Amino acid sequence: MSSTVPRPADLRPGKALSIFDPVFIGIDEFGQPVYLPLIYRNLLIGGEPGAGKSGLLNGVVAHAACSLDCKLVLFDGKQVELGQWRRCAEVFVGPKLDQALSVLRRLQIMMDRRYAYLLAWDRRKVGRKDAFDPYVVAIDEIAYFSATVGRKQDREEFASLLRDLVARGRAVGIIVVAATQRPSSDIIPTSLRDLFAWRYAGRCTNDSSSDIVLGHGWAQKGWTANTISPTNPGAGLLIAENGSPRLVKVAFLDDKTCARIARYAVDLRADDWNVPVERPVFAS
Ligand SMILES: Nc1ncnc2c1ncn2[C@@H]1O[C@H](COP(=O)(O)OP(=O)(O)OP(=O)(O)O)[C@@H](O)[C@H]1O
Repeated sequence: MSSTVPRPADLRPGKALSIFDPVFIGIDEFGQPVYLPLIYRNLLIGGEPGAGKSGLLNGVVAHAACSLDCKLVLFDGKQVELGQWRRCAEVFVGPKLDQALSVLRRLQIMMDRRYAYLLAWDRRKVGRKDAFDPYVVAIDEIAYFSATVGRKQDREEFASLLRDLVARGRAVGIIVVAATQRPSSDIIPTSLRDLFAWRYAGRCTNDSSSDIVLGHGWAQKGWTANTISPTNPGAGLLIAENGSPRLVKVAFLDDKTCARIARYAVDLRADDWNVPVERPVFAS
């Protein structure tokens, strides 16, 4: 049932977050909070099924959903991993490669126009006070769109549009957060991996999968997500470009908590309190 009744002030949600602020993702091995500055950066999340990738993805999307200075675009072939956030998103792409391609093409056009704007004003990147908002583009299971469904040429187009967005989107406020349970070189070629400033490897089945996410040679130096216990989901190695891996335990948002945060974010984003939202009617 929906409500068109203006909310009493004390029932209105509190403050929003900002995508320009670092995102809390969990704790390190000393128990210290770990924050990721995501603006002007991208995040790659890899690991075997059940490693806890969705936990990290949901945490980042939750922050973005509660950030009124940012828009959300969600790709989820399974639909249920990011589905709870669909009401906060500009676009929610389910298991449809043609829709995924059309959304990526539109993002590419927007990116080009933003660059034209920056050039016209002799600027290098967008800032907090720009009229156009940053976008968080979250993809759960890159491989679904780039290697599993549809025609080969469409999958290739998906991979090439994604690469372009990851390569050029940063300065114009397009942040790509992409997860895969298939950290192999066909899904994450080195040329794509190296464009992600942040990379997180949850438990991997072998050293080479871990290296595909973190970067070549880390397993040999003793940093491999293969050593993470299968009974410790949410633990993984996080690396920033030019940095060293760091063990992190990701904060876990269960389904109920995600649903509550998503409802809160929908309320935050409803700029007109008379706009119907899917909430129970308040007693007047
Ligand atoms: N940070 C965490 N702390 C505690 N438990 C966790 C954490 N992350 C995940 N889990 C547990 O592990 C389960 C699997 O996690 P999750 O669905 O995030 O894995 P995944 O890597 O996304 O799997 P898939 O690739 O199959 O989607 C969760 O349902 C939860 O029970």
